[in-house]
Amino acid sequence: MNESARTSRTATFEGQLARPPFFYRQWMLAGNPAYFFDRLVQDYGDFVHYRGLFSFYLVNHPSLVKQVLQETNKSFDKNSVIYDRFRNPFGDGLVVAEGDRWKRSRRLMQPLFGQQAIQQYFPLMVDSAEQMAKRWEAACSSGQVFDAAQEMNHITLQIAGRALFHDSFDQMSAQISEWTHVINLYSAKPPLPVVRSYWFPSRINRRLKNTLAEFHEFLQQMIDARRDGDGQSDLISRLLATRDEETGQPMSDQEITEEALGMIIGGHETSSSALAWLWCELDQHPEVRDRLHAELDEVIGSDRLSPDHLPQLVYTRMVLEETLRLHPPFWFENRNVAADDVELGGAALPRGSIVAFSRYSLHRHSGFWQDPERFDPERFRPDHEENKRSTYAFVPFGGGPRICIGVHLAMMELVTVVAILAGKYDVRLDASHRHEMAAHLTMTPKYGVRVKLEKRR
Ligand code: HEM
Repeated sequence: MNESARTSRTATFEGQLARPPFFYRQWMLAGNPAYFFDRLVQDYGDFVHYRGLFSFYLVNHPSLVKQVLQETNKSFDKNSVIYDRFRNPFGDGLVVAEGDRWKRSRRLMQPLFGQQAIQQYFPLMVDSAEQMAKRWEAACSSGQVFDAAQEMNHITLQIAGRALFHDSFDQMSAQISEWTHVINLYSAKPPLPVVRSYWFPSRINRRLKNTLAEFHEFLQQMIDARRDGDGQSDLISRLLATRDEETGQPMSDQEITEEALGMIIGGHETSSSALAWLWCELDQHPEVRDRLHAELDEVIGSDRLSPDHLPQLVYTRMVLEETLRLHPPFWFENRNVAADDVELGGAALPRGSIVAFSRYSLHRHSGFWQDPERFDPERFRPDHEENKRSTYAFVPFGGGPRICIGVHLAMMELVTVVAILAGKYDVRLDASHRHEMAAHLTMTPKYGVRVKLEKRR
């Protein structure tokens, strides 16, 4: 590692705010926005004031990202035009909530996502992954080519759905899958003026309104059934049972509905995209794949995956972290400047402006990652030099007070699914696979992940 890269790791931002010409490469935004933001930081550095159809301050230095994330709820908030759009499907749920509502929801929900509390979801994760492994047997023996991205979407929706709605998910899975699809479609569209306003009678607005009416009705039925003591134990029943330690109040039905919607959307597309990329990377890096397989064989062998295995799957976790570095599912972040003249990187940002960063670019910053384009899980070995870098150089789950509430749940899910599927199968890209990335709400392989299977054990 060269000395300048080492120094810049711990450094605070010392550059200056750059101002590209108005509308600089605006056209790129209509193509792949992650490449557009990457181009901006390549051309103008780690702090850019972009002025075009949308104007924003782009930050790409860990110390600036750290300040924005840590000062969220103070100097920065989520009252941006981009987050406003998410308020249509998610109401005032945790993902978009502000002020007292956010504080209360986070306080009430945090205990449900602690390391201990999430253990109860492990059996359903194992069950879903084993079901998938069994289903894959036919494709394996016939040599059938299929889309692993679609399969990952299926399994992560099933896991989130079963965690939230227990058995009721299985009866309603096709419907829930359609509802989540529409909400994702809506959320992925950029917030253009007028045509994207919620009152505008566009097709997607109508579809979203119908979907939300049906989804809310389903959620109300779930809440009523759990309240009537139907004996099902799931996230809905746990949300119903929570009491605010400050006021003793339970959550209202509307709060539970909004949180359930946020969790099913926030919790499945993200994990599904990480898993889809993982299969691509494993195919491209046989030495990593072999080591992963060796670890799974050594730690689990022919046993059934148990919670005791998880902490031993160190390399599996490193491979997942490296996947989340190069392919961060929620690749884009933004905040509204919530106070007058907030100081950031030596500039005074006016109230109401937008600060954004792209995890795609941050996670590939050459000052913080050596040979950043290379897929190398070794970076995440606990004693590795790169682990001394700023932790805000790697933020797939965010940071500060609004860090992802599902981070432990998500990591347990990812490790479990990989351990079971890669334990049984060698998942190989088919020649028809096309390597391209799409960056909408999440970052996904544009044409899916076309794979064939070989049996391992
Ligand atoms: C690989 C999987 C996941 C990734 C990459 C991911 C990523 C993120 C990120 C980056 C944020 C922070 C956004 C910000 O700074 O504003 C976030 C917040 C959140 N995530 Fe996740 N997430 C994942 C899985 C999950 C799961 C499984 C759940 C389900 C419980 C979940 C629920 C949430 C919620 C409710 C928030 C809002 C937290 C708050 O504002 O207080 N996520 N997630």
